[in-house]
Amino acid sequence: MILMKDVYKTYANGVTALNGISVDIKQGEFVYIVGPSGAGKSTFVKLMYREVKPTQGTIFINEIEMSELKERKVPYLRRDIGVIFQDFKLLPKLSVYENIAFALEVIQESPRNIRKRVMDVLELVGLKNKARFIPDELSGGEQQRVSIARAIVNHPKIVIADEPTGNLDPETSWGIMKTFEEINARGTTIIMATHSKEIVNTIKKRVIAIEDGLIVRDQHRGEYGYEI
Ligand SMILES: Nc1ncnc2c1ncn2[C@@H]1O[C@H](COP(=O)(O)OP(=O)(O)OP(=O)(O)O)[C@@H](O)[C@H]1O
Repeated sequence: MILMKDVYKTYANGVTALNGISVDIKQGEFVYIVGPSGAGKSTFVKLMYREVKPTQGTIFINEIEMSELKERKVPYLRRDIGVIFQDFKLLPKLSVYENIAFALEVIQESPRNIRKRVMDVLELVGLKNKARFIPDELSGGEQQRVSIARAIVNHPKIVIADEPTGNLDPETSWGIMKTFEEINARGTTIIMATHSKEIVNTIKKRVIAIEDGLIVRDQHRGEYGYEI
């Protein structure tokens, strides 16, 4: 599913973010990525959706070797991967419904299918009654639920979330985690970079810890392992 072998990433400014990472993540796993600020967590997850390219090493996503993936085929890769950001990245002028439908319109789904799938996913995240609202009219937690809905409406095989609860209060964060567990229970792989000790130590999953661009720990049902 996600296979990396001896992956290095040095940015154009000379900063080496990853120093030889190898990892194997299977379909259906739920994995937390933890580690100090600047350790390389975001770089690690960005490699998975080809936001950044490795300087060296091989990466397979869904059996496709990334270096062999032509630029014009990247949108096909992205269809299999839903991405959720800390700052939501919703389109401010579009309604909740339109923000989610947008992801389907670009892949030319029929209007009838789009309507059904958007309403189904809004039901899952508990926002059916806010379909006509624009992002500014929603709380932070609601906006994050919209961004989750947008990420999963295509039924991606992998969901990548980079600090999805970073801007949310604890109660809302638990709600977001419940949604992730539901998506994971349907077989979707979840990769979540987080600084939340409480979440990692409560909802036990595989934990990959990154420090100075290296994987220093990889545990089944692991602990957060840092004092914050
Ligand atoms: N686009 C970029 N250009 C240059 N350097 C970068 C870029 N993105 C990240 N870096 C550097 O790479 C290193 C790893 O950054 P990364 O964002 O992957 O860390 P992180 O573990 O996600 O940190 P945080 O927990 O603070 O989000 C840092 O030293 C950072 O300054």
